[in-house]
Amino acid sequence: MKLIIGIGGVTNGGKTTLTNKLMQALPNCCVIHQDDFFKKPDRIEVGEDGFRQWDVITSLDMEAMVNTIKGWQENPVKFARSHGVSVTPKAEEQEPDNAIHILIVEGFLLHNYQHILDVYDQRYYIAIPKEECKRRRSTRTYTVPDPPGLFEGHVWPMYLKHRKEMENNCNGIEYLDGLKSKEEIYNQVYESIHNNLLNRL
Ligand SMILES: Nc1ncnc2c1ncn2[C@@H]1O[C@H](COP(=O)(O)OP(=O)(O)O)[C@@H](O)[C@H]1O
Ligand SMILES: O=C(O)c1ccc[n+]([C@@H]2O[C@H](COP(=O)([O-])O)[C@@H](O)[C@H]2O)c1
Repeated sequence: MKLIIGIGGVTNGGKTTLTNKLMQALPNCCVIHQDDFFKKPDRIEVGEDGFRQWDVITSLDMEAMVNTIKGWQENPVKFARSHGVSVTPKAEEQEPDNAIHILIVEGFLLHNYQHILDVYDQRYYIAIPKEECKRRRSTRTYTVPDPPGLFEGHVWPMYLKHRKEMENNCNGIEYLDGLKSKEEIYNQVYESIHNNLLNRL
């Protein structure tokens, strides 16, 4: 059985933290990070506001991300091996449909890409308020560091726009309060994945 879990959410909401904890607990679990598909800085458009437009779907090579998901769907054991993920001996021996294989896809614009909304068996979205988001982001350094004013001028307005779009276009999302402790969020999601797996077995 193959299960694909989509963890979307605001920048610095806690997607990676949650994903890492789930990966340690779930069997045969691979991950795809949307951040790994950012285009090179010289291919990111500069807006009228003077900022490089990082926080839009066109800044990402979504075709490559979809192909990576397809690679996992075609052969999760091979995908796991080539990504350094250990697979249980039982899953190695059996056909992929007779063992549990899980893929977590995480990213800030996951539920805004219409072409693959159906690919996810379960969808989550983590949100935190603006001030906490700004505080957490100020402690973080990306491969391309934020220029002054990017958060107020680009990141947060784009978040509000995309969130509205997502709420209008995407159903079946379980919303997570990113202000809860890391442990509480993890427990909530682990339990919900566990229940989903039980229902499918
Ligand atoms: N539930 C939480 N409570 C407090 N801080 C958190 C929580 N989850 C994550 N963080 C912190 O917030 C920052 C961003 O977390 P991260 O998981 O990298 O976010 P994202 O992947 O959504 O950008 C990190 O410093 C992380 O330790
Ligand atoms: O990872 C990169 O190369 C990168 C380069 C420039 C910007 N980013 C920022 O990465 C943010 C999304 O990632 P995350 O982990 O904060 O959800 C988004 O808000 C972008 O502004 C990321």
